[in-house]
Amino acid sequence: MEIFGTLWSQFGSIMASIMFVYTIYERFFPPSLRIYLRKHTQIITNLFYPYIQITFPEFTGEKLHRSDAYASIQTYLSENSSKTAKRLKAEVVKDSQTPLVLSMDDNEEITDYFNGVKVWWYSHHTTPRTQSFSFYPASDEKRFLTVTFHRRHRDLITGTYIKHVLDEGKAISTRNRQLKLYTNNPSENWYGYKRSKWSHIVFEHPARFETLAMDPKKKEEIVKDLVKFKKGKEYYEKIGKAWKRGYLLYGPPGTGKSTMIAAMANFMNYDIYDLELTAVKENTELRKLLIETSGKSIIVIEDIDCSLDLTGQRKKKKAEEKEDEKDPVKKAKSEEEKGSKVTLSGLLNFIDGIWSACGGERIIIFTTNFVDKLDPALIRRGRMDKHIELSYCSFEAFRILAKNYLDVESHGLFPIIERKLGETDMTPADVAENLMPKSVDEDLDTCLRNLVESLDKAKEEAEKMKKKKAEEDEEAKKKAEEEEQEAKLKAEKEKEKEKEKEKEKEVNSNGESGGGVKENGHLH
Ligand SMILES: Nc1ncnc2c1ncn2[C@@H]1O[C@H](COP(=O)(O)OP(=O)(O)OP(=O)(O)O)[C@@H](O)[C@H]1O
Ligand SMILES: [Mg+2]
Repeated sequence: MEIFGTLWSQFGSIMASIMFVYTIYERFFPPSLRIYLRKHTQIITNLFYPYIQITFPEFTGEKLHRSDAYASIQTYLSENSSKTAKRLKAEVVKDSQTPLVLSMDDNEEITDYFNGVKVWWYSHHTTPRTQSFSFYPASDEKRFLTVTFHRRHRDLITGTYIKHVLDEGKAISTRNRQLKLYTNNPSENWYGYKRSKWSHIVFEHPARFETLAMDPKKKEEIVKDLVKFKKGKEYYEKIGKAWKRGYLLYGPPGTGKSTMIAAMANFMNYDIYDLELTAVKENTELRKLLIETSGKSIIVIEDIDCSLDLTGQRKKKKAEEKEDEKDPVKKAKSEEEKGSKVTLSGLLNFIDGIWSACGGERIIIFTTNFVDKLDPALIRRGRMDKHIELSYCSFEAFRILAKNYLDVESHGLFPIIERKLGETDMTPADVAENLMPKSVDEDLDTCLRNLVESLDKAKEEAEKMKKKKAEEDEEAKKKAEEEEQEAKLKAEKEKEKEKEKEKEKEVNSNGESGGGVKENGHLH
């Protein structure tokens, strides 16, 4: 006990001396002298300090872009740190293969070994000096990961180890990757505590290319195109093109456009950024959103024809605007539309401007029900590299749906269904709905018969509609002819009237001149 007491009092006096020296140093040495001293003591320390440090910041380029290297190292360390670090940060990830993800906490150090060489990783952050007190983390807090190693291993660490860490980190995140579905936040929420341009949820959609009902040849072509894109890093570099590809998916509602996007994301193992253009106020916001998307992602703009003033839809006539004023829902909608000033050129820049090349490995998809309404500039090849039409259900597509829904590859009713599908337009969504058993009693035969009935009904409906349309057209034609006839008669009558007026004028003027003579005659 006595020894402890002595040690404690010695420790106390050492600390007091350090404090004393420090106070003298701070108070009596001018800043310029302090900088000079620090510089020279650092040189001396460096002479004897045999370690090298490399620091990786979380954000690069003035906080524009989250560093991929930082993310990869963090993933790599997360795998190792849970075994060695004493303080860990835990994140519960729902429905993941590893629901509890552990990573090293701030100001924590862990060691790692590579080819028998020891390195130390340290995670730290800097907080800006602010006067104000806040419960929330400062928005410009900067995080770093630093690796320290002996200078004799410099070549090994900088040449091989760092690359190993980055590759391994990438591989781990690909293995554990949970696809995410992002949507853009309104710009009012971009700053402050919840500063984030995108919100996300875990993307879990069961759609796969195998279950997608469409022409098998077309499907194979799309899959090949995607594979070529995925493996195309060197190719794109060689031809000097940004590593991205645009797809335009078009077709009637319920033909599988959104389903195909989900299948693509699952196939490519890419995140989806579902961009809601009406929530984007202007072109600069669009650019900021683009910068915050990561590589290996699909950026989707659904129903592009309704999202923007690209088809002239936004240019509402005055009368229409007045009409909107009365309806509060319409009024709010039109106010919202007025709020967004994203232009066609802004969108074109978004797709293939200089900024779009940052990051790489991105797919951009537009969907529309009305391809003819779109501005040709927007969908020209090179911008939307591949135009994919999703159409009404063919027999081949039906076979896939039958396999998915009923696990059947052939049946006596198939030839009838084939014939009827050839005669009637029915979307895969409607076919699928018919194939789904409505109750536990419905067996395969009933489901297929339901479809046959629906096809018959759809055909009847289509014929009725056709007849109705023909009648309407006929009526419209008749009306137009009658109107034309009426207009002609009116024009002729007007002409007659004009002629009569002319005549009257002539008679009057003749009468007037005759009267003058008479008058003159009478006068003379
Ligand atoms: N080609 C298809 N293959 C498999 N299922 C399909 C297909 N097309 C539609 N479906 C089914 O119909 C539903 C609706 O399809 P989806 O949402 O993909 O249509 P869409 O073309 O995006 O329609 P919209 O133009 O209205 O957005 C899906 O949930 C899916 O079950
Ligand atoms: Mg859709």
